[in-house]
Amino acid sequence: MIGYKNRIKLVRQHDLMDCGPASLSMVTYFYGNKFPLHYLRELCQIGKDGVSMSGIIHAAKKIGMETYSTRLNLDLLVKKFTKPCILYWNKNHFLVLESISNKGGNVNFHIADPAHGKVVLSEKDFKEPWLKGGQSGVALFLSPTHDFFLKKNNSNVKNHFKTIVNFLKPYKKKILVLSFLILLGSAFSVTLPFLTEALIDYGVTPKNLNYISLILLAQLFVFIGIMTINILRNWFTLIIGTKLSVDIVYSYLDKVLKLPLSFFDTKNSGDFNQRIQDNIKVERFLTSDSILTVFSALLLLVYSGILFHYGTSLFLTYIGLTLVSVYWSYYWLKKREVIDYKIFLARSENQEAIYEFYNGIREMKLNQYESYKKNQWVELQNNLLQANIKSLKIEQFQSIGFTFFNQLKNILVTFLAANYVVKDIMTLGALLSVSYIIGQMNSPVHQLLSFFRSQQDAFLSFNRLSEVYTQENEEKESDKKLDPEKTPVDIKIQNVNFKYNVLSHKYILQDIDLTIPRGKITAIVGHSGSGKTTLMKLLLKFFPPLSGKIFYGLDEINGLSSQSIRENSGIVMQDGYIFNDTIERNIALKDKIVDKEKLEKALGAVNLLGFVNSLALKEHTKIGSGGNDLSGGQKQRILIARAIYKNPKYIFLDEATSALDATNEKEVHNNLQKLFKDKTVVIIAHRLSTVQNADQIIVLSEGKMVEQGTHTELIDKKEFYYTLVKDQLNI
Ligand SMILES: Nc1ncnc2c1ncn2[C@@H]1O[C@H](COP(=O)(O)OP(=O)(O)OP(=O)(O)O)[C@@H](O)[C@H]1O
Repeated sequence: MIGYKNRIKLVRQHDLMDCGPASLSMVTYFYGNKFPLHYLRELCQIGKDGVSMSGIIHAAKKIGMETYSTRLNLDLLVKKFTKPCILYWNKNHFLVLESISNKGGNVNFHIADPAHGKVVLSEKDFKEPWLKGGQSGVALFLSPTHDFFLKKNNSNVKNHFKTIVNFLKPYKKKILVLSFLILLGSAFSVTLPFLTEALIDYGVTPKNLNYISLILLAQLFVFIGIMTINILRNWFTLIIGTKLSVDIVYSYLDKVLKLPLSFFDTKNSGDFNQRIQDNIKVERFLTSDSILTVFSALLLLVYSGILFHYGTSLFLTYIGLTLVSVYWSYYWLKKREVIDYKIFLARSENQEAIYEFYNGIREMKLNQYESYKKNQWVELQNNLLQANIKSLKIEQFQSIGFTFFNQLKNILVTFLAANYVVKDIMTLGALLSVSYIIGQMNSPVHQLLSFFRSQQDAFLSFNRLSEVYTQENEEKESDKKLDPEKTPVDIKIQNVNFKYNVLSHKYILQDIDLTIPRGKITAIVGHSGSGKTTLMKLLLKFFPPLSGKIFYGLDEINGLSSQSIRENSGIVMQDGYIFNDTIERNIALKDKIVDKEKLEKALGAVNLLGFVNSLALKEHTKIGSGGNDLSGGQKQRILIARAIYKNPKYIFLDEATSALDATNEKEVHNNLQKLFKDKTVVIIAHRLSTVQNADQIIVLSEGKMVEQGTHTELIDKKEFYYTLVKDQLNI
């Protein structure tokens, strides 16, 4: 059996959704069988809103842990606490309570927060986010069973550092030149203290003007040399950095575009943005940060060597006091972590408040909610100010101490060197050389310090990226393409069951069994939330069914290329997107040269030709990102025109004409009926006018197929369909 580690190793969350699996990962480490984040996040069933407590419990059970989740008050938590547990924090986050300490009656809570690191909070600071104004908070206690220790995490995530370093390969030569320049630059810099020494000892002291001129000329050349090298070095760093950044982000975008659509169901745009930033951080780490650090480390080494050459005591004093100042900084930085954490919480509340101002401004004004919200915001600012003041105090302590030790170091080293001069052990030139060196050593020390701090960030970024790179592509090489000769074919759905979250008790689709005949129109109707869109998404291979099968002809959808299904389909989803481009580009999309005849036909079919021709730039008019310059109905018609222009074999329309007025909808549908000829069409709609001409109508209710037939058959039956549309029948 593996022994307990008896401490929590911090596992940082990779994005906003990861706090649950990261917390669980920390607890597994404590018990000595570490399950990494990417493995646990899959078991946790993360949705777009992050992970739920039941998701963490599910994952914990899967890896052989016993769980006990409960609501309890603070006293009980302190009494019950023996081993790390997971807390529900701020009603939107999970973290680990590592230990509780009691010093002279002051209870302190040691938490490991996957978003911010380890912090120690006083009872007051702990209570607020955990209890959130209530009497009790939620805690999940976990303990390992025998199975836990036998389980191996079968995560296939490799360390992708190598992959990223591979990006450097094409720039090998440039990097070599850069390294040479760095070396040369260091060599030039090293000559300066010696030149200073020579200037004083062999020029100024013996009053030798020729020698002084010669040394100063040499210094001038060295400066010019250093300047030239710096210019070249910056050029090379910029070129390598920019090219590398393009390569890395391009490869990332390429990978993202290959991922299954279900991947994006658990990610929001913030995460995507974060990962682009991550790419840039990794690139910076690989280029400018590392290059500057190599340069600094080299200089530091050489300067330390020279200092050692001038006197061991000088060297030891310098190193000793540098270590003291670094330790001082580190101590205060640790102290600042708690305050930084509070600032972070206050800032995120502040951000939420601003966000709500922006989004809810209409409702606020309509319901006279302004002054309440304004006061709430002022209170938040006060909290932020208090935290900022505390942070500033600590920062000042840190910087005063650091500067003090630094100056003390300079004074002491100069004193020792001056002492050597007085005792004739050292020349005056050497003294000046020493003060030059200690002046020059400050910035490399800073660079090294900041490098070690940024390195942690870069590795976190890097792990986040690895997670994307290790995801399987949506398209497999073995996937079969739909045969254009035999397309369209019947689509058969056999006993399909589906739920988005396997932990949920409720099925979104249950025992669906039906055939969508080729060349015919199938309408899917049902109350809102009955699973219509989900069924369409399954047909388009957004998600695999949980059980049951879907066939295109004789081919099961699992073995079919999703790309080829979508290539052969004209699809209008409820949340179809309009690109920030011209009308024609939004309709023709991937066609480089727009087929004007097809474009006109598509615009005509959706009743937009008149509108487009009335615009000054006609089809070349830009329609703004998200179609902001269009009405809801116009946007929908552009999306339908896009599907028509494609002239596909299959057409899938999900509430595609819901925003159109009755007249327009009727006309568009009449036009579509002609275009639907010989195509396999699936339409989801609420309006009777849209579905009554369908060859078959499928009625869904709470995920089950409850009726199937034509409009007349179903009306005659007077059951589900009839109830659904009777208000529109005027009977
Ligand atoms: N990405 C998702 N993750 C989790 N649950 C989802 C997701 N998308 C939809 N659901 C849930 O699945 C159920 C069916 O949704 P679906 O969109 O398929 O219904 P619908 O019949 O198309 O509704 P509407 O007519 O309102 O568009 C709903 O309860 C919804 O909350």
